[in-house]
Amino acid sequence: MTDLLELDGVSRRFGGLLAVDNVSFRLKGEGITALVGPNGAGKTTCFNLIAGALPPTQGSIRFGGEIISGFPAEDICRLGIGRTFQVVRPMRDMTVLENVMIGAFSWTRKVSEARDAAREALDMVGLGPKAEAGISRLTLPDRKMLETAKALSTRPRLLLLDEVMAGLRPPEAAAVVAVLRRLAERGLSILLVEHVMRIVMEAAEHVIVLHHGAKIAEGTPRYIVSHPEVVAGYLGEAFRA
Ligand SMILES: Nc1ncnc2c1ncn2[C@@H]1O[C@H](COP(=O)(O)OP(=O)(O)OP(=O)(O)O)[C@@H](O)[C@H]1O
Repeated sequence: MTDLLELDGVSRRFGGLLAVDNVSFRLKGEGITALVGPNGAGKTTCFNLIAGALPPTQGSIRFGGEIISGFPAEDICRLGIGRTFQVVRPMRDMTVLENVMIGAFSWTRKVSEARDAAREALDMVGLGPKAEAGISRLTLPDRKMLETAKALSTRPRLLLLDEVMAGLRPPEAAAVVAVLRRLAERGLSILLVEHVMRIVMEAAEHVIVLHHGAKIAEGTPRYIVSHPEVVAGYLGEAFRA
């Protein structure tokens, strides 16, 4: 079967800095994969390359077997890759529902369709009861789920989540993990950037480790933590925090 996502020798240079260095990996059609590594390892840049915010300097990215590297971000979104951003920036003068409708306008011009899709996305992340609320009434976990709902309303087959659990307390993070597991069970493939190994162990079936832009290890969470040289030598405290 064709892999959903395939990176083949992907690099991205910023001047003299090789932020992503010859990275190759594949994602299947469903399940949760974690992309981990210390600050500056190239995780967000990898997301930007997959989502089309940046073109790779070298290498190819395929989605559903078709080359997408170099495509504009809107086209990649329309093909089925949704993403969240590390910095949460909702439109403050719009309701929760209206914020999520923005994502749906990537595939429809009909307000009624966008509204239905936004409601569905909000229900999936447990924010349905707050659909009509203003943004200022949302807690931090709510805001994280709002970003996830915005990405879901674009109707992705692959969802890229950049640190959606950062800053959350353990029970709040556990609730987010439960939401993500439900989404994966519905057939979504999720690639998430996450720093806390405890969350990675709970959430992901597969882990990809980046260090200085390069992939240094890949496997089940159990495999990754059972290799102390990976955890201690490359990831250090940032990974264990
Ligand atoms: N637009 C850019 N221009 C120049 N350098 C950049 C740019 N974006 C990222 N970098 C650099 O590329 C490297 C990788 O950054 P990136 O944000 O991808 O790492 P990260 O693993 O997501 O880190 P963090 O965990 O801190 O978010 C860093 O050294 C960063 O300073």
